[in-house]
Amino acid sequence: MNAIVFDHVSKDYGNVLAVDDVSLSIEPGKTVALLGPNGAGKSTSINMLLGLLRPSRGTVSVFGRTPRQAVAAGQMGAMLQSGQLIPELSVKELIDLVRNPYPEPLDLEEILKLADLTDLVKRRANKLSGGQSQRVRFALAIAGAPKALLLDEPTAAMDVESRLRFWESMRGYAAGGRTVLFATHYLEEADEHSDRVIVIAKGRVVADGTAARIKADVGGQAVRFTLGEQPAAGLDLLPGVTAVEVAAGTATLRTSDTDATLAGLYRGTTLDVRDLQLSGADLEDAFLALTRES
Ligand SMILES: Nc1ncnc2c1ncn2[C@@H]1O[C@H](COP(=O)(O)OP(=O)(O)OP(=O)(O)O)[C@@H](O)[C@H]1O
Repeated sequence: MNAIVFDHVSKDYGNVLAVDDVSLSIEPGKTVALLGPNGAGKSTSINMLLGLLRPSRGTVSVFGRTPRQAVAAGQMGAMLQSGQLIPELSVKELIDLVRNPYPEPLDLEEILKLADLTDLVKRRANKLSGGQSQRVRFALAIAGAPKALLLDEPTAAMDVESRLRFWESMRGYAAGGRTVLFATHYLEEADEHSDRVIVIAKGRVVADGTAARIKADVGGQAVRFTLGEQPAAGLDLLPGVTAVEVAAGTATLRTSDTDATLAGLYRGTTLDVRDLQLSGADLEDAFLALTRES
């Protein structure tokens, strides 16, 4: 059985279509990045998965149940963008408060170890740094030993060191065969920390696969040269070319077949091609191409 299923799910807020007919399924044990620019529909999707929002159309299920049933059964934990810690409580008190109602919570020691909080058990929440607070929020999300963990931009506002520690914690938790879905607009995070990347833009899935696959499919290679005042018309018709951008007198051709594109450029046009550069597209290129096209 799949851990998470979206079946033709849409969500509108008045006349804003935040999620537009999304269908996808996620197998248990996978770590999946939900990657998209601001306003893509990531938080809305996560909130529907938690049963905090109802889809306008379609159905969301978690381990074959409704999200609310899955949450009630302790199968899901979440770290959302908002949510204050109770300032007067210590780290241990906070974790106990969340952990105790669960029938089979994680051991306190294990939570502290996974969230890298062992040295901070007695520290009050109002004395924690931003990165430490995020680690406590992570500890609270895993306290009930959920089979699926949802993280909405978990490393927002963390410095580089905190991010590294955070992702180590996440991997530690995922290693137990758990399913993790995290929303991010950091491409490197999606690339480095997930088995699968689902790119969404304007509420629709625009790519779905491993980061390597997405780079290969969308990015291809880029051929760049100085075009100057010469006309760009027809560049998009060259063999292999998937997209053309012209900015400040420089033409960038995205291509799935560099050899064919170069042959076409030199033999099939009369352009004076200068400063030619070839580059492999990176995930950033792929992401920009995908989200722009949508
Ligand atoms: N309560 C709401 N009322 C009206 N529109 C909303 C509401 N919540 C979200 N939206 C809109 O729905 C769209 C999707 O928003 P959502 O927060 O899901 O995106 P996101 O991908 O999580 O963005 P970000 O990366 O900025 O957090 C946006 O256009 C947003 O303005």
